[in-house]
Amino acid sequence: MHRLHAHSNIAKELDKLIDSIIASSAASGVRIKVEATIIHDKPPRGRKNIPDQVTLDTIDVESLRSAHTCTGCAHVEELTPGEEGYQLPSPTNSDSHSPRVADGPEQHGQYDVDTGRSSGLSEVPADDNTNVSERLSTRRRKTVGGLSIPRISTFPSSLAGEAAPSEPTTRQLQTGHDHFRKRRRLENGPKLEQSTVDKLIEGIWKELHNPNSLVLDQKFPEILQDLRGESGKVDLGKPVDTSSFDATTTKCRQITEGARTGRALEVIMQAHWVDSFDAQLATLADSRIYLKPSEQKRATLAKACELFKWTEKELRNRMAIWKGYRDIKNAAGWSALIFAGPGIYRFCKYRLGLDPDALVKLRGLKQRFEIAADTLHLDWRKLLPIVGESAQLHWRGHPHSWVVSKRKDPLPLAFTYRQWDTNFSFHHITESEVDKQEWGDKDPRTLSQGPEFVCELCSQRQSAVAAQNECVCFAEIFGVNAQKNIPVQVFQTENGRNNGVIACCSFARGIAIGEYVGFITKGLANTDVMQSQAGDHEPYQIWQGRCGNFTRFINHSCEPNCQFQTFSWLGIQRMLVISKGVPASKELTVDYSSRYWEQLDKKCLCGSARCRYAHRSGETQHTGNNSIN
Ligand SMILES: C[S@@+](CC[C@H](N)C(=O)[O-])C[C@H]1O[C@@H](n2cnc3c(N)ncnc32)[C@H](O)[C@@H]1O
Repeated sequence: MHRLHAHSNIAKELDKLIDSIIASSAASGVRIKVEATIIHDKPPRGRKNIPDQVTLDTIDVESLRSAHTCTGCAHVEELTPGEEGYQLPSPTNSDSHSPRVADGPEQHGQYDVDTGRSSGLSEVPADDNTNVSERLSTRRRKTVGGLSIPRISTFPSSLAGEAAPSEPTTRQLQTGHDHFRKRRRLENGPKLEQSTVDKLIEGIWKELHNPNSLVLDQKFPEILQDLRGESGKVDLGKPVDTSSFDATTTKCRQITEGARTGRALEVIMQAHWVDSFDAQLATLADSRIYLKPSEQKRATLAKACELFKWTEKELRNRMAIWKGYRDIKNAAGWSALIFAGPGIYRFCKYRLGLDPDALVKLRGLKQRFEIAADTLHLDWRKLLPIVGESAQLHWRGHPHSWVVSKRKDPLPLAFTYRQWDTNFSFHHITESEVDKQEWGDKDPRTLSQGPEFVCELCSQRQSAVAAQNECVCFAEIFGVNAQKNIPVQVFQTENGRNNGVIACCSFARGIAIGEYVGFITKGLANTDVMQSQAGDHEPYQIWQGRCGNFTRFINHSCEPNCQFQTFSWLGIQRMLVISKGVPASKELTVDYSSRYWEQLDKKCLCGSARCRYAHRSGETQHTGNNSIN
């Protein structure tokens, strides 16, 4: 589909150019040379036969003057490779082979969970009322020497009748580029600079969502045993064998993981020591009342210097940093310290932005950090007994079984639906499940049976085996380097939309945030489903009422910061949520499409100044009817 759109866009631009030349009466003797330049993001591999620049054709505008008015000669058959006029496949967008969304300004219609306000309102909304088939049906023109546009034969029949939906209704979320207006890139637009505390917070979220950030089964004792040798003493004459690359890599990993956990222990211990120092001063104040506070402090410092074997200056310098750790711990909890990573040292050394506002911000994140830590790192609290805290987990289950909010304690997910469905349950899955009753053993998303799979975007080979996979499109969610834990949380909105999804970290434009997974079925009505179709196969629905992932909770905005897009991975069509540029702490939103809203008698509460459905008289409350009962 991407190729077809690229072709049709080029043809449209070319047509416009030809029209304007003819209209200006300048056609005489004017010819248009059509060239393509291949731009490589990376040094090209295995494309020796493809030149960097190709002249596609030369169009004699004069000869088009008469053809222009002749509608009867508008159709030619699709050309095959080798035939005259056949063109090289187009890349998916003008400057890259990577699967990026349409260019344009960033940060539209974003709901800030901290302020509870929507922001960023400068673009006209996508014209979803335009009949999709009209927009896609770029007819192939018989132009003398012009570009040939492949006929769009795989146009989904479910979309073709979009203008007149049949009963019973299904609120269908729509996918693909076609529903989103192409946007211009903001070359010199304002850039959002994160404050230092925001950088610290983003670092904590990243480490919390990194499955390897805390490894307690360290191999330190064995490594030390290696160094000690058999005699139990350091054996200087017998170096450890480092000749094997694999063994060295494993040892390096073990030491790196161990050191990371050691650093986490170091930071919590140092924060705890500051508390202990203050407690000691308080004890002295009670027991040695004859000493002035400054003398009590000096005595305590002297005692500490003796035990640490440091000078007072060294100790005071370190204490200044450790106090920062303690303040962060008091505001955001132990998990913030354990998952802060190395940035926390610099942050506290220079006291970068740890002002009252920053502390308020950190305080608001304490429970959210702990939910992520408890549900993603079952071992993390095992570090806490060293500072006198319990190792018991507090928040159990899936990270998205908890709904966070600004003003209240986190709530169990089911609790937030109790007013509509007292038996609400949700099964968190990572892969879609096919409804066997409807589809038998067939997966309606299948585009290719394999065994070889070629990416539709980059034309490189896709494979589940890392060494054989050449496709890096959306590598953040497909393939061996896929991110396991996506840094998002389900949160309670404050304006009647019930739950939504908040980005803990920023998501760059074009990044896949997640796959829209659910129950692959068909024939559902009067409920929310994602309607799609693989090639010209039978359409299918993805239903997330009782099972799915966080994408189930993404709300609609008329100026969304994400969009749906299909992508084929290993021959199966997937539905992705792609970022249009989402800053940390903003709500993720998509445009559900006009068709969806036409089926729903309800006000849109997206808060955008360009909202298409804000002025309806329909119900404003969340109905919770996005499930089958
Ligand atoms: C896929 S769910 C999204 C998650 C939902 N808010 C929840 O708590 O389950 C879609 C439903 O959310 C609500 N919703 C989403 N976006 C909305 C918006 N912009 N205005 C009003 N309601 C919205 C509607 O009730 C809609 O049927």
